[in-house]
Amino acid sequence: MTVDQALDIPVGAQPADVPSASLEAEAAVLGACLMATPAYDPVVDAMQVLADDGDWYDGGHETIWRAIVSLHGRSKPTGVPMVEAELRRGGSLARVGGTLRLSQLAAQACGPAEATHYAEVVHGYARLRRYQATLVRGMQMARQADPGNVSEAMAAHQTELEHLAADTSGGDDMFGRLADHLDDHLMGLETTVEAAAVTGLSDLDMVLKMRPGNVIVVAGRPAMGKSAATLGVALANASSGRPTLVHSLEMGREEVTNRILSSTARVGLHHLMEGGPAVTDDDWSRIARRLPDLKALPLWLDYTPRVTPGLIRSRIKALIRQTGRAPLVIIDYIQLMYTDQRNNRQTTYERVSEVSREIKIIAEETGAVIICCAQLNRGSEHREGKRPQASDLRDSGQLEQDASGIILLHREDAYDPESPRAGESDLIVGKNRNGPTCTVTVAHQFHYARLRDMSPHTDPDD
Ligand SMILES: Nc1ncnc2c1ncn2[C@@H]1O[C@H](COP(=O)(O)OP(=O)(O)OP(=O)(O)O)[C@@H](O)[C@H]1O
Repeated sequence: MTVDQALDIPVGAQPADVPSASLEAEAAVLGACLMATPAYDPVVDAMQVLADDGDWYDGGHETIWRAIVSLHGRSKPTGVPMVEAELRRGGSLARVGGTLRLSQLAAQACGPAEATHYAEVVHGYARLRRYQATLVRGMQMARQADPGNVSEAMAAHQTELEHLAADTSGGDDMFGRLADHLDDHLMGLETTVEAAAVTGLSDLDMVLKMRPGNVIVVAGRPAMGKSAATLGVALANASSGRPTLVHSLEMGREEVTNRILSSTARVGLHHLMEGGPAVTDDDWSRIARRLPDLKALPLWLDYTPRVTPGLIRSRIKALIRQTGRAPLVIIDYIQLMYTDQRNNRQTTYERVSEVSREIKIIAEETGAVIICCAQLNRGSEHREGKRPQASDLRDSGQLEQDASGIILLHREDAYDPESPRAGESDLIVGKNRNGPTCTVTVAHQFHYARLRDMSPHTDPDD
């Protein structure tokens, strides 16, 4: 059985009539690079398409390509004599077939205008082989999957497929001259940019303009109000008609639903948690008044206990298919997430860092805004005034780096119930890529599981 050198998968496992490489196309591209002239340089064209390592089926071709790229990077010519000398220096000339092989490749060169086309053929086959390898791995995962958690195996496989599908090499519009996009950009400036998500807290919405692809971290010491704050954001955002998804890793369905009812209908949370006669007639009629609006909300809740980036990606994609819009996603809280690949040897720091990087990639890929709750370490408690800072983020400095915005929750009455500022919560905007850093003060009403603007509300029922 032969083995694909780039991917280490058994080629013999594929039907014989399905080619998994074109050695002719590989030779045509390399040959063109070996015949480059000062007037036409196919190396640049080929490099646009073949940015990935491992696109070459033939290992010798890969080695020759690396020598060409290395010479090109040093502004040296890439003709046969130079490439031969480069390979000899690296001790790999004999392994690729010697000078004779380089001359044969030069003789197979495609025309100058065809280098991009043949490079695309080489890259296309490489993608096809990666796709085949992913399916083989998917089958292995399916065989070993835990029947109690098939969704997890599916999400991991789906993540691999989506990484593969999001091919960023080649002639897409990720690369280009400033002038190519300037006119479109200026036309775009004539339209007011609508925030991708809203918090419902008016002063905060003024400073924190959430854009598609942003990751916002809402952090605080335990019981500061992270869940109350972010569930409030979810309700406000969904009430504005924007699809919203909450991953609640800490609270179950009952508690989250009670908090939603309490906060929207202004019914004491302790009444709902107790149930039975504790829920008064007045509570029931308040809930009944809010019910039609609540039922109409584009709000999805996920209580899956083992949440991974792969699961979040697949939920976002499903909501985009269903609603046509990238949702706001809330994760309560990030330190409880797992990575897609089970790795028991990973430290908490490594796990949270990896999850943070993945979340940022998912937000950018899908255009979703992702708000992550995060726990802070005890750093602030040794500080005068006990005010938290972004550097208190527990378990990962990566979170601080990846976030476009960081909101730190602080309230004086958590430390001093007699404080003159009892009932107030400070939302310290400690990092803000799209606006200023500042502190927004709101009122907390934890008996209704919510935060509110300090200014009076016009709705008498509110
Ligand atoms: N029924 C209730 N009545 C009044 N206050 C409550 C009630 N239930 C919870 N609280 C308070 O609400 C505050 C905020 O709780 P919340 O769960 O939003 O905080 P958190 O920062 O997410 O906490 P954690 O990090 O522990 O999950 C806490 O101080 C909690 O004691």
